Amino acid sequence: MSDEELPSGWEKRLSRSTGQHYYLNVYTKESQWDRPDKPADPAGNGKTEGPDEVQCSHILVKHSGSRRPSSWRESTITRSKAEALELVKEYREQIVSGEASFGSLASKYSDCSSAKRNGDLGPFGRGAMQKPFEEAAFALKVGQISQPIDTDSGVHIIQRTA
Ligand SMILES: O=C(CCc1ccccc1)N[C@H](Cc1nc2ccccc2[nH]1)C(=O)O
Repeated sequence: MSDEELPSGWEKRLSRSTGQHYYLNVYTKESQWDRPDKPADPAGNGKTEGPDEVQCSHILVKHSGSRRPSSWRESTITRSKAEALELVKEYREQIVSGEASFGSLASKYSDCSSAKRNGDLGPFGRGAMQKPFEEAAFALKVGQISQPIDTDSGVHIIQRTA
């Protein structure tokens, strides 16, 4: 079945930040990455737990295998994935111990343009970010900091702020 024949109640959307397509249930406004194979449930039976949106800040350390191994900090990023993980763990330790704030380390060391906003990504719903990032972000309570998360962009730690 081609995408033009999507089951009723679904719309195909394009995620601005990942460039990937996702699917929106037009009744419940819930989104999913996988192409639906049955009509959307209009009942919105509340099966999905948690908030519709979260707000997060993150620190991203890119590596040579990142989708775009370049950032405002370094035009060509050559560190290994293992080195990126070590850096992210060190930043997390400094934040959890109170030695440094999340925003100050994000502004200095994050390889994402959000570094200019102390790592703040603003509010986002499901379907906006790469799946591993989304799952980690929506599993956090407000104030919590994730363990290191791998995406195609690099290695992140995430703090949910709202
Ligand atoms: O995609 C962006 C911009 C993200 C952003 C959203 C909202 C406000 C400010 C920035 N930057 C990428 C790095 C990157 N990859 C990510 C994957 C998930 C979340 C944030 C990410 N940041 C890059 O710079 O390569």
